[in-house]
Amino acid sequence: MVSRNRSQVKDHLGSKVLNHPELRNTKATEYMSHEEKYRYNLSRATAMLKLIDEEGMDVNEISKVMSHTVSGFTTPDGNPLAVHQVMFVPTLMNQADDDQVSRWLGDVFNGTIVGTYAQTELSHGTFVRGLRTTATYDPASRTFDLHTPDVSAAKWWPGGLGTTANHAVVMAQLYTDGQPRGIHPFMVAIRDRETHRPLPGITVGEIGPKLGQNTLNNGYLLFDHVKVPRENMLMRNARVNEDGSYTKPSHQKASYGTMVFTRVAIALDTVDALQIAATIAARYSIVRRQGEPRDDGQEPQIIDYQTQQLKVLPHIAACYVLRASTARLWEHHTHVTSEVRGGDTALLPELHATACCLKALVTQDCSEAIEALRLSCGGHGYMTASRLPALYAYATAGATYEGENTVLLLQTARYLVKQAGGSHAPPAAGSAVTYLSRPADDTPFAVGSPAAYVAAVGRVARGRVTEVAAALQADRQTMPEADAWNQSLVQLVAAALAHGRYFVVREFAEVVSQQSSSRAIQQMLQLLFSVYLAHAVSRAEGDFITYGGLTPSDIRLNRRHLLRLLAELRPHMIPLTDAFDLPDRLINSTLGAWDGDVYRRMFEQASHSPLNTDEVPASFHQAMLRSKL
Ligand SMILES: CCCCCCCC/C=C\CCC/C=C/C(=O)SCCNC(=O)CCNC(=O)[C@H](O)C(C)(C)COP(=O)(O)OP(=O)(O)OC[C@H]1O[C@@H](n2cnc3c(N)ncnc32)[C@H](O)[C@@H]1OP(=O)(O)O
Ligand SMILES: Cc1cc2nc3c(=O)[nH]c(=O)nc-3n(C[C@H](O)[C@H](O)[C@H](O)COP(=O)(O)OP(=O)(O)OC[C@H]3O[C@@H](n4cnc5c(N)ncnc54)[C@H](O)[C@@H]3O)c2cc1C
Repeated sequence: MVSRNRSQVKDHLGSKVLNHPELRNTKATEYMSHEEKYRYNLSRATAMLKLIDEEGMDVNEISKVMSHTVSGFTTPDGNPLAVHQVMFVPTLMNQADDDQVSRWLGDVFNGTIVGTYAQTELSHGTFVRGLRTTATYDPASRTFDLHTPDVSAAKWWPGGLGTTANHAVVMAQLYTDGQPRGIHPFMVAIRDRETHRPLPGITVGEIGPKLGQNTLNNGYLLFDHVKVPRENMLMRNARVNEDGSYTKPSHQKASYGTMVFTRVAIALDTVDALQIAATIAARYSIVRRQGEPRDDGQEPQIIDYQTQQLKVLPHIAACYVLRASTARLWEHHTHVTSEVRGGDTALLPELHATACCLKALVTQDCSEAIEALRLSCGGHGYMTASRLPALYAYATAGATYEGENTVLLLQTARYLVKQAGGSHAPPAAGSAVTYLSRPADDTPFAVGSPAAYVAAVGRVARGRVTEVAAALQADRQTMPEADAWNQSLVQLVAAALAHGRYFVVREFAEVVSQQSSSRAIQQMLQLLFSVYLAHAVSRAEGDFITYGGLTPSDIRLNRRHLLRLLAELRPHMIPLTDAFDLPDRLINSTLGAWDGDVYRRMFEQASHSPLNTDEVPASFHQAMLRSKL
């Protein structure tokens, strides 16, 4: 396939998927059993994998087209092959050495090997160094002994592990030469390739129902002294030689690379879910009329209530702003990864800090926004058929997996306070933290000036970071490091979020300034940016007074300004969401179809309820009449 940009790839694959003989016909899955849902989603995930293979896409393109826009259609209840595609394959590509890649990748691509990424254990997810699965090297047999010391060390959560995968990249504590060497990745066969039965020494199964994404097929896995050949430790970074001697990786956290990639992918992808939710809420808010009739005799469209505009419109602006910054992060990740492969790890610390912060900011903002959009649809937004509950379940999972958000923000904060205190290597050219070592931008605040807002967002970030860095430094003089750190946790998280917000708005300011194709588009981007900025100030007024240089009068002016901007944006709401270019079948919502025929669709979906099949369901006689007796 020729190289295409993200949106072209999405469109291309989107139409292929919608017309694919095995994918085009969908079934409602709400009334299926857990097992039926899994079978339905798995067979569609497999068809999708074949399609990707036929298209000859490389790993980068595959992950781009794994977007929620497409995968929400192919696998509405969660893709049991997602972790195979998004984590297992990239881990092999980036952490296996060339020999290992050539040994395994053929079987991965012909579908013989289906894998997962098995890191989290029942008792440890966040604190990766605390994982307790061991891999002990024996030079005599040239094998590793993989072992789960007790049930609390069982792997728990990996996607596709339940009943789908036959291999896993297992993150385990390496022991060699009698020394602990930290967490390393191992390629482990867990099921027979032919029979799919668990291999000797392996206990594996599915963990049970969740808030959503129930066919991600999350599983558990225990090892009882399972022997794995030496060649199965992924050896691009660290190595264990035949005699058991150990070669360190070029970067201490090189084996965490898959997590960085997946955080970047999740940040990018959660915006897709927000776009779908925003489109549904926008369309419904036009169709829905309720309230005292106006002069024209019609009840008002709910979008004309100021409160409704506040519930819906800022999130449309957020779609545009967050899409730009996450796409930029994606490009930056590609660049840094190629540098790291070439042996230069200088940019890794900041990439890690930025990926942590954006993954957390985007998943938090998007899940809050999707919940607000669901509420904006009143009772009907609570129905599964609106799709809003599933979109929320998807976005909020992103706040936990691939690093719980608070924990990730603390990683960013750690980097920021080091930068503010000068105890880290100075930032490279183009770094996102140079503002910390420069005087604050003193552009005076003025309602209506995006540049003045961006400067204020920067002052908040700078103020938050420098203040908490100083508090931490002072506490360090009087108490142990861990206590000093704990004393500042809440402020550290706030500082990292403020930094993330500054990153996001600077990226979008650049997008707006570089847009030159049309004056109308430039004006629309400016309006969206103004809405985003005014809304950001209204969400954190205290911060903007404390650190941003705004006065209480500026705050009052901003509140009025935001409402005026919303009224200005309102007529453009539908074109702005139509521009996401989401076909009805990909949106899959009774409330969000393009023609606005909401009420007919709601009745139509109710007709699928099995309780409506008979006028009087058998359960009435079985449960209710009997209980009367
Ligand atoms: C567009 C494509 C569509 C994609 C669709 C996506 C959706 C797919 C659907 C489902 C998939 C879901 C799959 C979910 C998978 C998972 O959840 S896998 C498990 C993920 N687990 C975690 O993320 C655990 C979080 N914890 C950690 O990462 C770490 O424990 C830690 C919090 C970072 C701490 O690590 P550790 O204790 O080892 O760290 P310290 O020894 O304290 O050292 C800290 C120093 O190390 C630096 N560091 C840490 N991590 C990295 C890194 N990754 N890269 C570079 N550097 C790193 C850190 O900055 C410190 O440096 P310093 O000492 O100089 O300050
Ligand atoms: C849907 C889903 C899919 C998943 N898929 C996979 C997968 O494919 N592979 C895999 O290996 N794992 C997977 N996971 C596991 C996931 O990565 C972990 O659940 C996640 O990293 C959070 O870790 P935890 O569960 O240990 O949370 P905990 O760390 O126990 O979090 C609980 C609370 O403790 C707080 N906390 C913990 N440590 C600190 C700290 N140092 N400072 C301050 N607060 C702290 C957190 O902020 C949080 O409020 C998945 C999880 C989910 C929900």
